[in-house]
Amino acid sequence: MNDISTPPLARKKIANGAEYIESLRGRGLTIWLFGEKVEEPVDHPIIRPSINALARTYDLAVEHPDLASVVSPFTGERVSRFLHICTSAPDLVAQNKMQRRLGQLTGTCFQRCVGQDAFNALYSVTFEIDEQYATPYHARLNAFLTDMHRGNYVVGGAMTDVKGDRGKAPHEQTDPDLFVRIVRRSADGIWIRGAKAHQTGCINSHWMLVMPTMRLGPKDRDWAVVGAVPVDAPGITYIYGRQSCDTRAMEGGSIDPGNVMYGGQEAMVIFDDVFIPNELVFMDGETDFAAMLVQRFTAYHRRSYVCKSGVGDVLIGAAASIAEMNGADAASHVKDKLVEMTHLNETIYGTGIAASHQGFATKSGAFLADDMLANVCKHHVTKLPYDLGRIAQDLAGGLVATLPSEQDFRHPEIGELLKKYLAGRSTFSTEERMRMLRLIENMTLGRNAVGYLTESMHGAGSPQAQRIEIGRAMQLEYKKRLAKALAGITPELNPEEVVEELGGYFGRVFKLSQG
Ligand SMILES: Cc1cc2nc3c(=O)[nH]c(=O)nc-3n(C[C@H](O)[C@H](O)[C@H](O)COP(=O)(O)OP(=O)(O)OC[C@H]3O[C@@H](n4cnc5c(N)ncnc54)[C@H](O)[C@@H]3O)c2cc1C
Repeated sequence: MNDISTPPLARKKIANGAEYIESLRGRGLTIWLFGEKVEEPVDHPIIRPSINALARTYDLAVEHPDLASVVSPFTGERVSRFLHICTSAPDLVAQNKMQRRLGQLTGTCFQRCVGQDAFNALYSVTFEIDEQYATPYHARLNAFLTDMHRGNYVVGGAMTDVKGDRGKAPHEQTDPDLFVRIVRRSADGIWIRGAKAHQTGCINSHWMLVMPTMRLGPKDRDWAVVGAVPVDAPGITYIYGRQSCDTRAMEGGSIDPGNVMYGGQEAMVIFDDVFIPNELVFMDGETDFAAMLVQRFTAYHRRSYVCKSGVGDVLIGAAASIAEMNGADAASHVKDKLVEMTHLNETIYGTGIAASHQGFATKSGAFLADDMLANVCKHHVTKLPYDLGRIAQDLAGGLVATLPSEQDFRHPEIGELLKKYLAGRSTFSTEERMRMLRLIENMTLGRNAVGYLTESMHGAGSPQAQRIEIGRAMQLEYKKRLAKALAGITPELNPEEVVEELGGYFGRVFKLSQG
């Protein structure tokens, strides 16, 4: 396949954060924010922190190549680990370690996991579609991946449709565009129409992988579409998502934003008859594989939420620091609350990393994370960051939500009054105390609460989606037999029967060798 990237995306491989930021310039995307078109997102004060967060993924790869990059099996050169297809459990684990580190370094969502997890899921699903239908998807995906590795590009994952009436399938909706669908086919390719909601880092990506959002039936054939689209493809409109306190980035100060350097990004993406050439189509009408794709994607993605334990490390540090600045750090309840925060945070990490350790090979050779443990990880994430945030706010005191503005703090008349009356422990300046309070506000009420709390709730599926998967995989009959044997209701378990039962989750639990 030819180099499929479109100008002005870098033809040369992106080597670091600065080159990545330059690669985003001058693309002429149609982006709306506050009812106006954004000329250059790279220079927009609200958008730039999200670009900085993503750029950090490139710089980490330079600083720690073993952690955040791999040698590409396609090009033989080092590329971002976010572009890597995992072929072992240690590969899956390494992704989690990189994600935790980036959470620590940015305190927010660095926006590359959806694409990473989409690639990995598609790798095995396209292999199995081809096996059943003799389609050419897997080879096309490999060619596309090779091209992404050549440029070391960012690829976003666009799965969530706007969905209209949640009780209806795509073909039953009053407006068929409420799920992205194929509206036209030709010998050369397809045209898609519809909208994807909440798209993380889409404007900061070079490419997007468009995928179905749920199980589909035979009548949903036109909605069973997977394809790769350059973010600057004609016909795409982005409508930027507002975040709580986002306009603080336009005030010019460095205290009130809380985290002046880094932020997340979500936008609605509207596809108005966007063309995808055949070589970039990886599913067209195979409705019976939509559920497999969603399930495999979520098995990767739900343990990617280990990133929140990295963000949690920052929040724990902020809670400990504000307690110190308030002069309360020696109290036993404060120490206990920090232990509680750590316990909650490591619970997220523990389940996520376990899902990766217990990964297994698919027919394609790609390793898939353990779906039970991935769902347990994500289900914890729908709750525990809220608890961490609650404790951080407890230790911060009410000022986390009532602090006067940076302008007042800098004001010649009242600034000194604020310095005097907002002083805490004398070893810290009032400004240091304000900064720490603003960081906690940022993570629990402000811009980065989007990534730390709401994304934790809904990203990769709302809580019920995990409960459904946990319910499917919990092997209740086997557990009942264990109980009945010990209660003396039935005889000891027949070892043969146990072996038979030990497929699925318990098969992986008791498997001693990898693979
Ligand atoms: C910050 C953030 C970042 C995200 N990033 C991405 C991204 O990069 N790419 C991407 O593809 N998606 C992304 N998502 C989307 C995410 O996957 C969805 O938010 C999630 O799947 C829930 O969908 P929804 O928001 O439409 O909520 P809804 O589906 O409307 O859910 C709302 C509630 O209704 C319930 N519900 C929904 N449908 C039914 C039903 N049929 N029957 C009964 N109850 C139902 C749910 O359980 C939930 O409690 C992101 C979301 C957020 C918040």
